[in-house]
Amino acid sequence: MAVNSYREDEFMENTDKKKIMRRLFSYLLAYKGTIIAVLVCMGITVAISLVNPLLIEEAIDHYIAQSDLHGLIGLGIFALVLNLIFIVMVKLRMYAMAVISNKILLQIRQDLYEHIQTLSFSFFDSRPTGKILARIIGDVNSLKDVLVNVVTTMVPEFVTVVGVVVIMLVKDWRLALASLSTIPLMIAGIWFVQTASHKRWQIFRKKASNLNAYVHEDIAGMNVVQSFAAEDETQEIFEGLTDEHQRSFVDAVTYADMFGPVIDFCWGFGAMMLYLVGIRFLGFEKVSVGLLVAFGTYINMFWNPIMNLSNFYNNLVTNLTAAERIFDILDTDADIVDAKDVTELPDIEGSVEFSHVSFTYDKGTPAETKVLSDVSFSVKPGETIALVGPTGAGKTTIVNLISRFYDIEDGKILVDGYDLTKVSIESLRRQMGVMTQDNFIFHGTVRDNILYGKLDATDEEMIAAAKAVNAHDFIMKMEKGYDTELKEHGAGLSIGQRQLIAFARTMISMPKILILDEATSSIDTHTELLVQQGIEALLSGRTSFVIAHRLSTIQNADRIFVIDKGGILEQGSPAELMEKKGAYYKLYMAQFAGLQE
Ligand SMILES: Nc1ncnc2c1ncn2[C@@H]1O[C@H](COP(=O)(O)OP(=O)(O)OP(=O)(O)O)[C@@H](O)[C@H]1O
Repeated sequence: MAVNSYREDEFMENTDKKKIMRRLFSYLLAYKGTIIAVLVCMGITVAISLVNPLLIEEAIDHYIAQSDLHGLIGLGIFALVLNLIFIVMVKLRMYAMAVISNKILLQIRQDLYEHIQTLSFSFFDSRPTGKILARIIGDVNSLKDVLVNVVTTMVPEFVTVVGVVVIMLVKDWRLALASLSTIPLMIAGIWFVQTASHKRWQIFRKKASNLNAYVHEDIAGMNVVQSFAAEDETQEIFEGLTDEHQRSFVDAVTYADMFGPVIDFCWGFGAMMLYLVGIRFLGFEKVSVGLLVAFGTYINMFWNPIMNLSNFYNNLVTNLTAAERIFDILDTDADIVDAKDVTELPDIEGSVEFSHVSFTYDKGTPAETKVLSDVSFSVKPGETIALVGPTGAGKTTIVNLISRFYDIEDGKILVDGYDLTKVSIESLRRQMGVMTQDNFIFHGTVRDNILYGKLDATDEEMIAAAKAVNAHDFIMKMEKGYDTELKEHGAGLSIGQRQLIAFARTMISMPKILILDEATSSIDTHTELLVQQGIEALLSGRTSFVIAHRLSTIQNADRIFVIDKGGILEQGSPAELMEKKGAYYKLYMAQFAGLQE
């Protein structure tokens, strides 16, 4: 069951913000050299901007006053060169930071993608695709400014603040303390604002994620929406979600915008304290006007960077929630992993054994409601087993367990005598072919789609596989044959054609064990025949489990398992089961004769 739908906010553990920041900024360490170069560029630009007023002063007081045109031109050229250097340094710094931040975003996105690929079915069962996309795309993007600003704002502004404080203390510690007396107030104010706004930004990101999940689901299911004329209902849900999204944004911004006023207040109050202490308590005889004026300038030099730092901090708090959501996924352990002492499953013959297997999707479910309860069976290499039974009986669950997409609660599953938990997942799945009902077609050519089954296959192998499953002829009739571009989900292909391409993809991988969840949709008789022959080609010579919805397709099966009530109700060859006149016979009669005995 989906724990998170677009209707529910994602659950997130409380995180340690400092840890998140350290982890995020540790990505910058890989670019230490470039960052030092960026800081040098910034140092040069700051120095040039400090020199500029001096040059103007020199030009006016010295060269213009003495009508020294040559000197003035020389100074002008010097100023021009300096400012050209300034422009180059700024451009270099921006370019370097853009490159670094993009590389880091790419790295984080790759880490996320790689990790998500290792996660088990239960992870994907528990959250809508749109929410996963929101983290890989939206959340990662919002880290860009934070990464850039930590270098271009935090480091230099912090250095400036420390420098100014040192100068102020050296000049006059009493005036310095008076000027900076509002710092505790500022820290308290910022702590309050950031705590409140961080919580609200978290809510905002969850609402954005819900909206994303809904839009993704709605677009994917647009044909259902339109065929049931449900546009008004979906529009209403969409508007509800955008409304929540917008309200959560306004709420978060309301708090975030309090950063500025807090600093402004402390700035103004600090200046007042300076003049109060300087003029009233120390008196003119102890403090010169020049020192007081200089402190007035220092106060600005102190609070300006503090304002920039607080803007950076505000930006950090806003986007820290994005980093939290990214690390939350990176820290999600895959449920299905190789144990430490696993061995490689050697080339198998294809026998499969279930020994007292019990399984449930929600751990801790009582025995009587388990999806599978104490199931045992044994399948010989090359056998074709058809699984039939009412909907929700557990047919798909059984085949998913053979591929170890979920771990069982009790019992053992053995392939060629090897316990599945004792062999590497990769060596098991490499020897299995799984064909689900949707026959997923990727955007790309027919060739790309078939070679997905074996990336290094030759053209001859590809054509042989396509011929074996009856796909070659229809592919050759397509505009560019194997190089024809297919659209996402195989739009533009018939269901039968999609199946045939998926068959070829499985055929080329030459699996020892084949799982075929037979599509229920009906296809035209000609394609149906091709598909039937394709299935037969696929099944021959390998152990196969076919989830059959149309009983006509499994008359050649070696054995049929009727699955119901958490186990195998009856099993035997099609003829034996018909003779037995049990559950299978009833299903068969219901499907073919519309009769139920
Ligand atoms: N990912 C899942 N999370 C939780 N419960 C699930 C999940 N998949 C299936 N179930 C439940 O497990 C039971 C068995 O489902 P399963 O898909 O194996 O049935 P099935 O026999 O293949 O049905 P159908 O013929 O309709 O495909 C059902 O009650 C179903 O609701």
